[in-house]
Formats: sequence, C-alpha cells, structure tokens
Amino acid sequence: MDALWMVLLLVVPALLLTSSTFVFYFKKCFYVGYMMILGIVAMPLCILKSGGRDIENMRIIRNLVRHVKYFLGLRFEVSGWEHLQTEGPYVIISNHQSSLDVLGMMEVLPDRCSMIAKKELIYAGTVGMVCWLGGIVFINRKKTSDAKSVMADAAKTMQDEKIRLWVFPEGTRNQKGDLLPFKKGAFHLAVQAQAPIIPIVFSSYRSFYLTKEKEFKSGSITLKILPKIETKGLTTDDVATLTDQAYDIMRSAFLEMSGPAPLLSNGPSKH
Ligand SMILES: CCCCCCCCCCCCCCC(=O)SCCNC(=O)CCNC(=O)[C@H](O)C(C)(C)COP(=O)(O)OP(=O)(O)OC[C@H]1O[C@@H](n2cnc3c(N)ncnc32)[C@H](O)[C@@H]1OP(=O)(O)O
Ligand SMILES: CCCCCCCC/C=C\CCCCCCCC(=O)OC[C@@H](O)COP(=O)(O)O
Repeated sequence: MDALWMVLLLVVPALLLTSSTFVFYFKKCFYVGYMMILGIVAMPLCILKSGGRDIENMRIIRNLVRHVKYFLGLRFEVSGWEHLQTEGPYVIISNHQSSLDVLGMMEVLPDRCSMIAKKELIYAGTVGMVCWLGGIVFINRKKTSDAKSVMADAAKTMQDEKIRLWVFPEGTRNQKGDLLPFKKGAFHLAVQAQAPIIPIVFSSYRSFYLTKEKEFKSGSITLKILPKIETKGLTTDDVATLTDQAYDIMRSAFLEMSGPAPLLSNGPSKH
C-alpha cells in the first residue's frame, strides 16, 4: 500500500512535470488564474486611488503585472527606449501573438497610456473590470461604424487629456510567423488626433510557445521600439499610405528579429 502511495505522490507528478502538454496547460491555467487574482487586488487599489475609471490606474496595473513573467519563465529584452521619450499624446502600435503580450506591454507601457480592446474583454471577470478601471477603450469589431465613432471620440480625448493609446493593428491574435495585414483604425486614430505613431515589434514566440503543439517553455522575447512616424498635417487621404508604411517597417523588423516566416499556404498580402 505504501509503495502505491509512493508511486502516486512522487512518480505521477514527476511524469506530469516532464510532459510538455501538461506544462502547457498548467502554465496557461496559472496565467489566467493568477491574472484574475491580481485583478481582485487591483480593483480596490484603483478605486481608492482614482475613485473609478481613470487612465492613472494603469500605473497600478503595470506595477502589479510586471513580476508575472518570472513565474512563466519569460524574459524581455527591450531596445529603442529613446523612441518612447516623446512628450504628449501618441498611438503605439504592435503585433499581437497571444494574451501573453500583456506582459510585454507592461514592461514598456508609458505613463498615461491605455489600450483599444475588443468589447468582449470587459466580460473577462476581474481582468475585464480592471481593464475598464484602467480606461481601456472597448470597440465592437463586428460593427465598423460603432468602432469608428468610439475611436473618433478617443482621438478627441487623446488631444484634450494628453493620453496615449496602444492599438493592435492586426485586429486579432496571430501566430502565423508573419504579420497579418493591418486594419486602418489605428492610423485614422493617429491622424484624427494629429499624434505620432510609435511602432513596437514583439519577436516571434515560436521558440517557446506553440499553441497547436501544446508547448510552453521558458523563453526570451525581444521588444523593439521603432522611431516614431509623424502624422502632423496628414488627412484621411493619407491613411492608406501611412498604413502601408507602418506595415512595411514593422514586418521587416519582425522578420529580422524572428527569422523568416514558416511556409504558409497563402502568403501575406497587405490589405
Ligand atoms: C491586474 C490584472 C489585470 C490585467 C489587465 C491588463 C490589461 C491588458 C489589456 C490588453 C488589451 C489587449 C486587447 C487586444 C485586442 O482586443 S485586439 C482586438 C481589438 N482591436 C482592434 O481590432 C484594433 C484594430 N482594428 C481596427 O483598427 C479596425 O480598423 C476597426 C476600427 C475595428 C474596424 O474594423 P474593420 O472594418 O474590419 O477594419 P478596416 O480597417 O478594414 O476598416 C474598414 C473601413 O473603415 C475605415 N475606418 C476604420 N477605422 C476608422 C476610423 N477610426 N475612422 C474612420 N474610418 C475608419 C477604413 O479606412 C476602411 O475604409 P476604406 O477601405 O479605407 O475606405
Ligand atoms: C471573452 C473574453 C476575452 C478573453 C479573455 C480571457 C480571460 C483572460 C484572463 C487573463 C489573461 C490576462 C490577460 C488578458 C488580456 C487578454 C487580451 C487579449 O489577448 O485579448 C484577445 C484579443 O486581443 C484578440 O482576440 P481574438 O484573437 O480576436 O479572439
């Protein structure tokens, strides 16, 4: 009987820990569960600091989230810090591979910067509530006219309240090894606010995080902050060119940092 318990208590966990599928699900569940717990901690702190929804709450969120990378075995290397030394409002754009991107965002998130997110995120329990408290702008991706009007309001707020917004121009998570064509919302936003765009490129996660293969190892992520793209004087007519310009710059940086894309059946096209 004792031997059976020995097997159950030592061998089974040892086997589980060497199973990459088990580690994958364990780390993912830990990430979601721990972020939910951090959400419980963040809520009262945000309410006490600002009394409700306020972009200043992002400082609390940033400070609370920054240590999570250690539990997941992730390291971030950031280059181009000087490009974030820009006064006033701007739009940050970055590629989007996974919800793990939140950890990288919190490494470099400037003051008075919130995000544009899909409206479904507000229902993600305590994380959703904290997103609301942090001033995240929620858009309905299925209704372009609604999303456009929310983003037009956001452009005005950026100017009036000197805030920055982070947008994922791919519009969805993507781990195909190349950037998806960019949606135009981020570029309309920057032109409407007459604010520069600061591109940030996350290197590929494929050396440590593979969703199909159920692998989640320790790994290192490079974040490259690129020089700002000015939009002063640009109008709606310039948005398509601006989108192409940002896409080309970010795609080159992504491929340079991450190696060439794996062969896809349909190669990337711009729009
Ligand atoms: C303590 C624990 C707590 C932790 C909390 C941590 C917080 C972390 C939060 C992290 C948040 C991360 C969230 C990530 C996401 O949710 S990504 C998904 C949501 N984001 C986006 O979708 C942004 C990118 N999408 C766009 O910008 C789209 O353009 C959109 C506005 C949504 C419209 O969609 P769609 O119609 O599909 O796009 P098109 O680009 O093809 O546009 C169609 C035509 O409309 C014109 N357009 C677009 N936007 C605008 C605009 N703002 N103003 C005017 N016109 C606009 C566009 O030009 C197209 O017309 P033409 O073809 O040019 O004629
Ligand atoms: C319906 C709820 C939305 C799912 C969120 C699940 C709960 C997550 C809880 C903890 C994780 C902590 C970080 C949360 C931030 C997640 C942001 C994110 O990555 O959203 C996905 C969105 O960019 C694109 O969605 P799609 O790929 O188009 O789908």
